[in-house]
Amino acid sequence: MIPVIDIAPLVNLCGGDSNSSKATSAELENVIKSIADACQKFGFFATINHGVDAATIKDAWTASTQFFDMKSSIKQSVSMTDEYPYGYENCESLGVERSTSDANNTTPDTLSPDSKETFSLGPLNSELSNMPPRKFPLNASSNFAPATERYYSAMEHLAKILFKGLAMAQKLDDASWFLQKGRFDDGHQCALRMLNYPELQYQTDASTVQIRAGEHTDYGAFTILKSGGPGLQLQLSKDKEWIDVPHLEDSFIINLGDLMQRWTNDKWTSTLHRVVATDNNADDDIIGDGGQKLFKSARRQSIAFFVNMNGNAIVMPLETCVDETHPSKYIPIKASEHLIQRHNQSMMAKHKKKE
Ligand SMILES: O=C(O)CCC(=O)C(=O)O
Ligand SMILES: [Fe+2]
Repeated sequence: MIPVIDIAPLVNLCGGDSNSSKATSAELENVIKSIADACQKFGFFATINHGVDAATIKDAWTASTQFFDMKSSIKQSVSMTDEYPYGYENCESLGVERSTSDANNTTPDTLSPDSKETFSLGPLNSELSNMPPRKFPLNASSNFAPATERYYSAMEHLAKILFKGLAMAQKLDDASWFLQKGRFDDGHQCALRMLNYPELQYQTDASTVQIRAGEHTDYGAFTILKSGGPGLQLQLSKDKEWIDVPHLEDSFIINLGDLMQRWTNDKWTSTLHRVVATDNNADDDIIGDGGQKLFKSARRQSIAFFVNMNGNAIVMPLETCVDETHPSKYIPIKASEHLIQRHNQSMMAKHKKKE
């Protein structure tokens, strides 16, 4: 079970809520130690008392629900393309991640549409980050752009706080180490992604699970995830078992990405994760002719914030993670180059799966 960390002392240190009392150094030390342990053991932790305003979360959540409920023509008015790597994407129409984890799966495809749709938003300062300017669908509700932009800013702020905690957990001399070396304030390439997994009916036996998002690792430094329900699972390579990530109201799940694994010379890992369908109400399951059950899984939403650095930042293994017994495993790489490499690798893996 991943740890749930109350990060209030870290938030206060970074100038958070002025009404709250200053954390003692012992409290802060405990938080940092918990973060270090979680990063080493799981690459995942949940945060509570993160300082993000509840209304900011609720407004973005509602805006996301309303957006995904709109007609396709509105959703598709700003679509993800090679030139614009944000906007709307209907993953089902791409025909990817349409599978169960069991290679011998006999579930008819028509009963198991492994579908998901997303809307992504890039950084506000497109020139500094060298990314295309933000676009919003013209006919979305009037609160969609402001609510999404406010949520993005809140995540940017939380990312900076977490980076300081991660630097302290790595025992780096300067708490701003990742922010400075990663040139975060010079134009980071963080991406917000709203996700919608429509209600699902599926037929399966006890040995197979219905996948809603295929197993993957995230590419960047780390991800701040607001999840709307159970279904997220992680796999620690050593035992190969899938472990449920608990769903807690008022928390954000933090998971490390591939860039952080590279930065820490594999001391911290970017953990494999996936989303599976959960049976929400066993009472309405229908038993089919062959004795198989027809399950129903409710709609699920989530909002992921992928924390990426400035594209020109050079990432090489930290001095604290390299010594005689742990020689450096990676050559220095530009953060943008790393993202391109990871994107291409995952595209190739998807093509192979389809063949
Ligand atoms: O929807 C979720 O809870 C997780 C999504 C995820 O892992 C991703 O988009 O990278
Ligand atoms: Fe992910």
